[in-house]
Amino acid sequence: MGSLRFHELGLDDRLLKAIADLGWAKPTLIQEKAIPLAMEGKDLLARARTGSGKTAAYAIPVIQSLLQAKMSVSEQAIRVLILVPTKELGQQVLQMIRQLTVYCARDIRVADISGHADISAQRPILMEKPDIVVGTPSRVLTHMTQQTICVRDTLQALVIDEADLVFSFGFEEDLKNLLCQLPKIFQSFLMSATFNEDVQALKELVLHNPVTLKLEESQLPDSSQLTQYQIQCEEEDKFLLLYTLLKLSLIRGKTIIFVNEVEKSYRLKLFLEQFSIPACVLNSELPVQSRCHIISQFNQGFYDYIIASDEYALADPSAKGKRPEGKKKKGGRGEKGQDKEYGVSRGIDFQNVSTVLNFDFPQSVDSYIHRAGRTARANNPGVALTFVSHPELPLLTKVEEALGGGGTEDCVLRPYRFRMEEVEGFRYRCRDAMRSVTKQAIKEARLKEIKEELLNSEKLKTYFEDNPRDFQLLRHDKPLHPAIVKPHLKNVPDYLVPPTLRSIADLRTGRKGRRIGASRFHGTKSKVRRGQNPLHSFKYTKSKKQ
Ligand SMILES: Nc1ncnc2c1ncn2[C@@H]1O[C@H](COP(=O)(O)OP(=O)(O)OP(=O)(O)O)[C@@H](O)[C@H]1O
Repeated sequence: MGSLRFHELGLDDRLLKAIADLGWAKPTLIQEKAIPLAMEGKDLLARARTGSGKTAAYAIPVIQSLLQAKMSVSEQAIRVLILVPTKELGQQVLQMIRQLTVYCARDIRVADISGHADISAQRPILMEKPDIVVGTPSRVLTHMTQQTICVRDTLQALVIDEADLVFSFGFEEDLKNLLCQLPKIFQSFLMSATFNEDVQALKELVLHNPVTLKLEESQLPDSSQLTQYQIQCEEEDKFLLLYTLLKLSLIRGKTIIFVNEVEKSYRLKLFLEQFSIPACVLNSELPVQSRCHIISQFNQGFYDYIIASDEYALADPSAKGKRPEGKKKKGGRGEKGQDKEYGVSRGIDFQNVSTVLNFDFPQSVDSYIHRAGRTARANNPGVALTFVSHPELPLLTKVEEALGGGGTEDCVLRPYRFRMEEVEGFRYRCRDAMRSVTKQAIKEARLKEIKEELLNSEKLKTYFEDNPRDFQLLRHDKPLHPAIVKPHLKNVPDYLVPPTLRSIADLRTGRKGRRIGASRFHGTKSKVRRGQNPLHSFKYTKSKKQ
């Protein structure tokens, strides 16, 4: 956190009131540094770690300068463009700006054009000339080509959020073409959690004599806020571990389970649903309305578990070309119907996530950082727990080196050990459950889910706007293969619970009944405080296996 207070930054009262409503006591460090410089009209290149409040660091000065401009010009025009790499992020930026402009909504209008499939449906929105337009570069460019966006005489500011990503994946050409449509003078902001060649290239393309804010802080929050663990195990053991951690409540609160492939997300969902553990999948095949609805419901506390796949390993330079760009079909969909403008490990503000669990090891250091950054956001605590199979060990070494650890004494990702042999009793039921998750079952579940979500997303577009009560009832974590759900596996028999875990597990049994009733199905927020997290209080014991 910074040392200044918001009211010391010379902001409009309406903005200050909105910030107070958000409950923000002070600017974060990046906000404290960026807002005054931006208000002086400087171009900014800002790097600050994930979850440090970069969105408001540009949104607040942008809104402030619009409010000032509006005092002297009354003509409505698009004055700010915010470019984002994914549709999810577009929605989120829109929401943040709406929250910040809640007391000046009549003066400042904002529209997000990244999420809607239908370009023609956006024309009327753009005809209104919202002051701020949020969109992906390709969508903004399409509108520029069709002259539904023309900012040559009006643009005051250009923001590129998650700048490295905007430049790296197929947006480069779009961006260059887009820049040709802009006036000579405007203020620019490049925001990124990571600095790489792409950000450098973008800096040269967009910024004029910028101030570079590269906060001298680690890329992730320190260990007092974010605790990082790893468990080394065989691939098959990952399922057993996941079962144990969830069923015995060694993990509590909202959890994002990351995998590397869409197929795996369904494998895990089907595995868990046999034990009556409901979870939502989140992947690039789902329609954007469903994706945004899942994230929003998760943030409201409807679900405890999301299984997310970040199959494009977005921030990995070596993954360039893996995205199905160039092969895209109408509507920006890739070869297998995957959305090129999808992203969950980058920029999305999943709120109050207590644990990020890397079931598959992320494919790059940046990817690790961005996944881990979905927890311990703002000032909240969090845990990142990573399963590491033998072939994934070299990646672990890379992450350790990049995050400044080294050697076993001093590792950043502390080993989370327990006696694997103690949970052997669960192996049989896990194997049994894994056997039911055949390739065919996964294929069917995947198809079923997409069909259902396409229907949902049609409804999400119109029906639910008129029927908000039904909107709340729409859930995305229903079993996909009820035939394989095994009711007798719902409970864990006492004799199978390892003695060393019994006290924690007992705790879980008592609380969980209440929690299922209260939290999961009635949508209350489940937030776990540090002291209550068994991952922290759990004592290491020497594992024979490791
Ligand atoms: N001054 C503040 N005080 C408290 N919370 C804040 C403050 N500013 C922002 N936040 C909250 O911090 C969270 C993270 O903010 P934001 O999404 O802007 O982070 P970010 O730096 O853009 O992260 P990422 O790099 O992952 O996109 C949000 O929930 C936001 O509401």
